[in-house]
Parts: sequence; structure tokens; C-alpha cells
Amino acid sequence: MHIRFFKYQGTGNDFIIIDNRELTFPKTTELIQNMCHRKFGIGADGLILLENDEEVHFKMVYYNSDGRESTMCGNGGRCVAAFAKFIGIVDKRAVFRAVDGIHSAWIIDDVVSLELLDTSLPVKKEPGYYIDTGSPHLVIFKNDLDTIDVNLEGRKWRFDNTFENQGGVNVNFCSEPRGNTIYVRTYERGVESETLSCGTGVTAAALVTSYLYGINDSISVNTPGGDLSISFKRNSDKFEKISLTGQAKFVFEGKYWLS
Ligand SMILES: N[C@H](CCC[C@H](N)C(=O)O)C(=O)O
Repeated sequence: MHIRFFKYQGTGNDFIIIDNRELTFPKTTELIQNMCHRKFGIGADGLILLENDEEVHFKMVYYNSDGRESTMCGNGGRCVAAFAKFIGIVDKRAVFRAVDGIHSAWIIDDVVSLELLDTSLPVKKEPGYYIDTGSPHLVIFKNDLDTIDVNLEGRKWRFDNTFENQGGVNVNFCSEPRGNTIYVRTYERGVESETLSCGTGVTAAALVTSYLYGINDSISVNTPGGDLSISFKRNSDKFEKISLTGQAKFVFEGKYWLS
């Protein structure tokens, strides 16, 4: 017995994507952990199931590599939209249901723009700012981004009991802006290590930067996995019309054998 899978990466954040419209995938923590394992499995930051939906093109179910279902994944949303086009259930525009609500995405070649839901303004939480962009994020401004140990520094805050109600937090280290460009490195909850980029994380960093530095249009974000851009509208009490744009690429397909 095997499971057919498709491997995608969105600016280096990589995912196993499975067409689960027949609802045959065995949704167990152990199987998902094993499939995401970098040595004993396929290897990925997360696993995404595409399933049928009564009202929109499809439903996205997201699991971190720890095997547990999690909150919204921005890069994963961009990749599953690209996959939906690849299998022919959408053309240029995808509308899909995720854990936090309905999202639209536009697919043009290997660039995908994903609409994220509106969110309230950031809240000061030492040593940075907290904001939820579909997943919970702490944004910490630092100058020595190239030399910090993201795993060591990230773990200090990922489990901090300030964020107990949110089930912990993702930790984003962000440079001061140069013009409207920032550099971000992220420690990801549920992957429990630095990832090459984090979609909801770079969005969080961009919105906190807008809030603190008064940058009102789009913000470009460099990450170790590539470049992303975030556009948004800021008003007195929230951010809206948030869009995350970047590459989302098919890498390979295969069969995972269930031992
Ligand atoms: N690890 C995150 C979810 C995935 C976020 C990231 N992969 C993204 O692109 O948004 C969490 O559990 O909060």
C-alpha cells in the first residue's frame, strides 16, 4: 500500500501535498511525522491535504512536521493553490477554506499571491510585538541577524508562558527596515527549528514594521529561502486587504510506501 504525494516549496518552506478528495489518507500523528522526517521519510516542514468543499474550490488541512494539525500556513496556502491549478481544479484564481476561514489566491506561472485574513494591530510583548496573521507570531527586531543562533534564541520565547493560550508562538527575528525592505529569519512552532521562510511570519514582521515605522504600502521581505512581498491597508484599528506574494514551485512527485 502506498500514498501518492507531490512535493512543493514556497521560498524554501517545503511541504508534502496530498490529493485527499477521496478521504483515504490515514490522518495519524505518527504517519505525518514519519513522512515529514528528513532522513527516514520524504522530508518537509509540513504536510497539506487538499479535500473537497461544498462551497469553494477546495479545503486545505495543514499539519506541521510534528504531525499535529496547526493554524494557517501562508507558504503552504500558496503551494496548495499552485497544486490545485496543476491538477486542474482551478485556473488563475483559487478560493479555498483553511482553518481560519476562506482565502483567495492568484496563480501566475510559479508566483502565487495569497490573501490573508484581516488582523488587529500588533501588541507590545517583551522583547517584541505579538500579532496573529493566521498563526501566532512574536516579532523581535535585531541587528545581528546573520550571526544569531535562531534555534537557540527562538526556543527562549517559543514556549514562553505568555503565549500559553495560543499554544505557543512562532518567533521572527527582523532587521530594521531599509526603505521598505526588511530581512527576516523565523523559528517555527511545530517544526521546532528555523525554516528558510515562514509566510504568516514574514507577514507578521511586515505588519509590525508598518505599525512602528509608518510604512503604508507594500513591504519587501528577504528571507534565507527567497524574497516575498506583502501588501496591505492599515486603518485605525486593523490591517486589511493583506496579500502575500512569492514563488511556489513543484519539486517532485512520488509514492510513499506504508510499511
Ligand atoms: N508553524 C506554524 C504554521 C505554519 C506557518 C508557516 N509555515 C507559514 O508559511 O505560515 C504554526 O504552527 O503556527
